[in-house]
Amino acid sequence: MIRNAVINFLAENACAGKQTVDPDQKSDTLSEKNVNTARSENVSLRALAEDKFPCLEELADTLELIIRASACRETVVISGSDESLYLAFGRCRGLHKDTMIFRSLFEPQVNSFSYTPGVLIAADPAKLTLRAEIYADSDADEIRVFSREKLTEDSSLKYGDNLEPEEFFLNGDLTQVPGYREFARRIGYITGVINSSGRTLKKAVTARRAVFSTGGIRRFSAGALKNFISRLVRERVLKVRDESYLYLGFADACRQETDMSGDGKEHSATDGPELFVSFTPEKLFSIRDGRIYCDALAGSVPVEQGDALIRDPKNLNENRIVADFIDDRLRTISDDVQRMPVKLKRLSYITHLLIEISGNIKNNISTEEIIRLLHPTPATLGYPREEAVRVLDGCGALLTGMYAGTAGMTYGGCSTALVMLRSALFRNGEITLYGGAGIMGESDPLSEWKETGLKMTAVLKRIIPEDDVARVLAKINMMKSGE
Ligand SMILES: C=C(O[C@H]1C=CC=C(C(=O)O)[C@@H]1O)C(=O)O
Repeated sequence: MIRNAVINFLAENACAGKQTVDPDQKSDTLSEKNVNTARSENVSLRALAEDKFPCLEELADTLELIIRASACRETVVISGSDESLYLAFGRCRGLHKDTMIFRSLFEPQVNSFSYTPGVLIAADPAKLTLRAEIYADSDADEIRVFSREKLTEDSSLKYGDNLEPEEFFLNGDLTQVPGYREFARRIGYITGVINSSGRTLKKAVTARRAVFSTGGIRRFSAGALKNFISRLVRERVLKVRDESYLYLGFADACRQETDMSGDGKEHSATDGPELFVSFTPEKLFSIRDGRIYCDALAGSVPVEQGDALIRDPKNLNENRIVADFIDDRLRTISDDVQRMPVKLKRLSYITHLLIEISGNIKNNISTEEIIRLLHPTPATLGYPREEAVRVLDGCGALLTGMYAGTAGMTYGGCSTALVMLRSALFRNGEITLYGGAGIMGESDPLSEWKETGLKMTAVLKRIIPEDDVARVLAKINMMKSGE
């Protein structure tokens, strides 16, 4: 029943409201005029739900079908840790008031770009409501794929040449970038600067990558990546609650303008489609009812040492730097900032320190301005920002790309912006895992290597079957022999 309701709804709405915007418009920013052409409607599926679980199953099936059948160039999925799931199909565009993706990493100057969906679906498994918005823009053709036939035709689900992620981890080669020796040198350089008198640097965040490759001969197919996305979405819907947020950004081969990897190379059609996925525990902020809620998440230990973290001076200090930064910045837009006491955030694979900070928002401040104000925090760049950039750049540790950038959506007066940690990039015949860590004056290279390995392992566990994880774990956590 849900499937039919969704398919009918999409089929009806996908044909509506097209081509009302000048296709020659070159502006990076969608004007109010464009935004006003959007149609939106709500469909309540609650009435259809006799029993919650069969209903979720059907919702999961339907979303899976839609993702697979969609011929859109880009698909984005964002899920809150407890309540919401957003799916967007369309293509990258200028800033839009309802839907945004911002990228920037380790750059004080925030580069942002946004996402204009052909169809935005916000499916709230708890409330079982589904909302679709159709934006009439010059790419509206892409949403025609949501025809009844396409969504019901089984043949649209068949793909050849699937390259499953598991193959990479089991049969592929692993390259660690950098290897342990270079990683340790960078950390020595950073701690040297922090500990030298007369320098203002308190903290800098560095990261490493584990790149799995099958020799680059085969590329991912759009079908394989869509299968993978739909599996994750299905698991997400059925689980309802999760300790992490989920972000999935898929781009088909024809997109040229973005660089999800941060290697400075634009994505080209010959690279094939690409997918960036993040299972992040950190939100930059969420906004509800005119109030902003931020997480100062920093300071980490393995789960078994979790209790001691709350008394550990190095980690408390690391977390305080992030909280003070957010607190200061929020005071410029809020006159009632409230800061909670530090507490433990226990995840299944790691324990962090967390300080929650909230405040009302003065009028007339856009979500983009708030992102520019807060991102990147010292949890993903360092403090002070400019000096962190200089020092990271000075030792070759400055990374750019989607990892540790921010992505989010604003929707119906609420916004959520996530920090793209615990992430993986599927691109050009390779899967790259990212793991980062905040470096303080007392940081030790070996424990930072292990911490970043732990974070990458957590991503791995989300994307391949449990049985395979152990076989590749040893590779990722390899120390000096991993070079
Ligand atoms: C930079 C990352 O984590 C940040 C968030 C939480 C704890 C962190 C830490 O303890 O170093 C990092 O600041 C990452 O996961 O790649």
